[in-house]
Amino acid sequence: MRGESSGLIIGISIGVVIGAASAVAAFFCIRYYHRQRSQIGNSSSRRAATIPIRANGANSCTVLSDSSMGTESPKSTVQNGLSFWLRGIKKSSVISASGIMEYPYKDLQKATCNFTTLIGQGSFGPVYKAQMLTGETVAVKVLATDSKQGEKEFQTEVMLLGRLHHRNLVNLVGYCAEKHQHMLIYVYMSRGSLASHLYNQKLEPLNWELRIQIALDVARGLEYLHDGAVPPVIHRDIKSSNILLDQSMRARVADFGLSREEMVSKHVSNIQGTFGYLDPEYISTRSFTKKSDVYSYGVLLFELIAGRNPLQGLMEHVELAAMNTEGKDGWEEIGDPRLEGKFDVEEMNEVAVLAHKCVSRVSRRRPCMRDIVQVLSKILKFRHRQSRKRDKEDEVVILDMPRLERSTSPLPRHKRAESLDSSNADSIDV
Ligand SMILES: Nc1ncnc2c1ncn2[C@@H]1O[C@H](COP(=O)(O)OP(=O)(O)OP(=O)(O)O)[C@@H](O)[C@H]1O
Repeated sequence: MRGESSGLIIGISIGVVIGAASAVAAFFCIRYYHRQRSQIGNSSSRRAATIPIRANGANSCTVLSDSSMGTESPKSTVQNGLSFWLRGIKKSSVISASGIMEYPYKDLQKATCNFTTLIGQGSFGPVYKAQMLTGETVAVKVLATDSKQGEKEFQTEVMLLGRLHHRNLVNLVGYCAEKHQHMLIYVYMSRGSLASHLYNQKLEPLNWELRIQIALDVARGLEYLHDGAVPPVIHRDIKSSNILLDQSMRARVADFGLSREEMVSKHVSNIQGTFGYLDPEYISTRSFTKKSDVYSYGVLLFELIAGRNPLQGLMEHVELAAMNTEGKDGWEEIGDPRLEGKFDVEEMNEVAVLAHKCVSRVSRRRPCMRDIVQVLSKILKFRHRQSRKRDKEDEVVILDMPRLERSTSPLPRHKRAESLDSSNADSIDV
């Protein structure tokens, strides 16, 4: 009997121990499972965190030198961009390590109607308009197949480009590397290039204010590349055909950060860039600096002022004018005839003086993009302040109008009497 009861006690004890051990094991199993799940869930955000879309620790879209913001907030630019692309992800599309979407060749083939929707042809190859399944429109740049760039270099380039996001850059949103083809997919800029607006007589001429706004947009894009991107990016080919305009005529810099083989003349070896925009110091020293971009930007500013192409003697024209103006007043004589004299002479002189500094032969004397942004945003702010003041003055005149119109007002007689009475409140009986 004794033996029986001690056996029972031992049995119960073993049962309790096994039960407790299983409960503890089950608890840890459940915890482990939940942890794993949450880690899987977080992996996409961790991947997002590794996407180097940052600039000096700040959001990459941070406006660097002044606080004037457009309607598009920097944060929303990235987030909207990302969510827009995530919405468009087909099962077959892949987000690469850089956070840039990799598209299958056949999707792009379909979106470009078998590569028949040509927008233009650049030195890198043809550019097509593509209608994605999401309904969004993008531009697909097919890089020339004879490019010496290998697969690894292309991936590196995509990764580098994927880091650069700014509202004044034509941002890269995807790529394709299939069938020995390399393609880059960009935000579509519906109003085309600045060059077309300056030189295509079929398009309406750009007014003066729009030209300053475009100059500022471009300056901000370049300022980001020079001072915001880590590591900094030198564009190397700033020109009016590389400035693209969106639906609301805001400008963005295109073609940045692409590795370039020889792009200019067959006669000058190893020179990259476009004649007419090339920094003379770069030609003599063969070393390209941020200030070489500033030189090209100065030429672009003169293009906006004069509406003349650098390949059609723009800088000769500028040099002649510089002799007369002694670098100060009188620049209006080179003003674009398509402006029909509708510009503020003082503003044009300010912009031209700035442009003249940018094209200084000695790179040290050229301003940096940050200073340029500040000068232009000051001009634009002053302009807006003036036009608000004018609007207010106009409002006052309009408010005064009823008094002038009283005798001719179509109001019924008794109403007019009422309003006249109320103006003389002392005489009203309460
Ligand atoms: N994102 C885009 N949206 C709309 N049009 C574009 C876009 N990217 C390029 N284009 C158009 O495609 C054409 C070719 O552009 P691309 O940048 O390849 O060459 P380019 O700048 O004209 O010349 P280059 O390559 O010699 O600098 C241009 O007319 C340009 O306006």
